[in-house]
Amino acid sequence: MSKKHWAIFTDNSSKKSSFIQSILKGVSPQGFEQLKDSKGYLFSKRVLEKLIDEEDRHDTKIINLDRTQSLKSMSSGEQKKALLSHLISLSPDYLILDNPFDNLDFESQQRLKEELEEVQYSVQLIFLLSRRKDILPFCNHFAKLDGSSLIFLDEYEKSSQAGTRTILSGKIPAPPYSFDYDEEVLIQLNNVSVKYLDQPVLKNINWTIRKGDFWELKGKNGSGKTTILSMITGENPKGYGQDLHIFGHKKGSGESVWELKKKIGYFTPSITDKFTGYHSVENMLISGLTDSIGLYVRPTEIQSRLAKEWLQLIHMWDLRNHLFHDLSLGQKRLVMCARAMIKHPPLLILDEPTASLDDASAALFVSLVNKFAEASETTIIFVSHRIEPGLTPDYTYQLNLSPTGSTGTIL
Ligand SMILES: Nc1ncnc2c1ncn2[C@@H]1O[C@H](COP(=O)(O)OP(=O)(O)OP(=O)(O)O)[C@@H](O)[C@H]1O
Repeated sequence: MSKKHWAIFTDNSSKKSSFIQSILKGVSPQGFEQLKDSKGYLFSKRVLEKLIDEEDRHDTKIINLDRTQSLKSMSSGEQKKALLSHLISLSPDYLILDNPFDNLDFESQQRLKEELEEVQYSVQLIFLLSRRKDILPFCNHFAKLDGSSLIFLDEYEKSSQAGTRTILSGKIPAPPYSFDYDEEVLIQLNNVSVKYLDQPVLKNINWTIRKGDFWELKGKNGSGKTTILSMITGENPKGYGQDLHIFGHKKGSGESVWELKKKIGYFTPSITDKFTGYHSVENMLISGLTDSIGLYVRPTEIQSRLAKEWLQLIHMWDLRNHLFHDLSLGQKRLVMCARAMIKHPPLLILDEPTASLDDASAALFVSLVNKFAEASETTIIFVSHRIEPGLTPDYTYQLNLSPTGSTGTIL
C-alpha cells in the first residue's frame, strides 16, 4: 500500500513553525495522529543554516563526513542533497519538507524530485509548499494551513493562487540625498577568473554594469553567482588582484569595504528570516537610512515622512507601530526590501528574494522591484532560479556551468 504523502499549502498567514513543532514533538494535529510515536525529521533551510553555524563554530563536519568541503562552501543543490542523505541515514519514519525546491535551479530541482521519488516508498513525506507548482505527483493527501488551522482539501484544487498578479499603485518616494557617483559604468569585470583550491569556478567573466541597469543574474546551482556578488560587495577576497572595477575603483584600491557597503543595498531572505530583534515596522524601515538594524535614536521629521511614504506604497502604514517580529514572512520581506531601497543606493542586489514566498506575496514583491527599477536611478541585480512571472529586467547575465569554470553570456 502506498504511504500517505501530504502536500500542505501555506501562505503568509500560516503558522508553519508551530505546526511543524507539534508534529515533531508528537502532539500531532488532527489527521496526523498516527505519527505520534514515529521518528521524524525536518528538512528545511533553517535546519541547514543551523548545521552551517554549528560547523562554523566547532570547526567540524556534522554531515557529509566523507567530503573535505564544508557545508557552507557548497552550492544550494549540494547542501540539500547532503542534508537529505544525512536525514535518510537516520532511518526516519517520516520527513517534513519545508519548501524543499527553493533556491534550486531547474536541474537540481529535478534531481531532488527524483531522489524523493525513491524515498517515498520507505518514508512518509509531508511537504509544506508555498508555490503550488512544487507539488509532486505521488502526493495523495492535501491540506491548507490557514493560520494555525489545517483545512483538508478533498482533492488537489487546481484553482490555486498561481497567476495572481498584484500591482502596487502609488509612486516610489524620492531619494533622501544623492550619492557622489556620476560615472556611467558602475561595475566592470574584465576576464575575471576564480578558483577554489584546484576547482575553477569562473572563467574569463566580462560584464559591464551601467547606472540604472536592471539585470537578472541566472545560472545553475554552483555556477558562481554568489561568488561574483560577494566579490562586488567586498566580502570575497578572490576579487583582489583581478581586473574588477567597482564605482570607478580597481578592487583593492581606493574605497574601504565599509565605504563600498554604504553604496550597496543588499537584500537576501536569510537576513530577514534570521532577524529576531524587537523593533517597530517604522523604525526598521528608517534604519535603512542609518545603515543599522533597528533604530536607536529619534528619527528626524524628514526620515519619518519618507518612511510614511514608503509604508503607504507597500500598504503597511496601518502596521507602522507593530513589531517587525510579528509580521508575516511576506510582509517582512517587503519591509526589508523597502529598507534596502529607501536611500536609493547606487547598487541594489536582490539575492533570491522571492524564495519561500507564496504566489501572491511573490507577485507583490516583483511589482515593487519593477516599479523601483523604473522610477529610480539605482542599478539592480536580481538573482533568482524561478522564472518570476511579471519580472521585467532590462538584461539577463547567464553563467554557464562548466568543469573548467563558468563562462558568462548576455541574453
Ligand atoms: N569558500 C569556498 N571554498 C571552496 N569552494 C567554494 C567556496 N565558495 C564556493 N565554493 C564552490 O564554488 C562553486 C560556486 O559557488 P557559488 O555559491 O558562487 O554558486 P551559486 O551559483 O551562487 O550557487 P547557488 O545557486 O547554489 O547559490 C560551488 O561549487 C561551491 O561549492
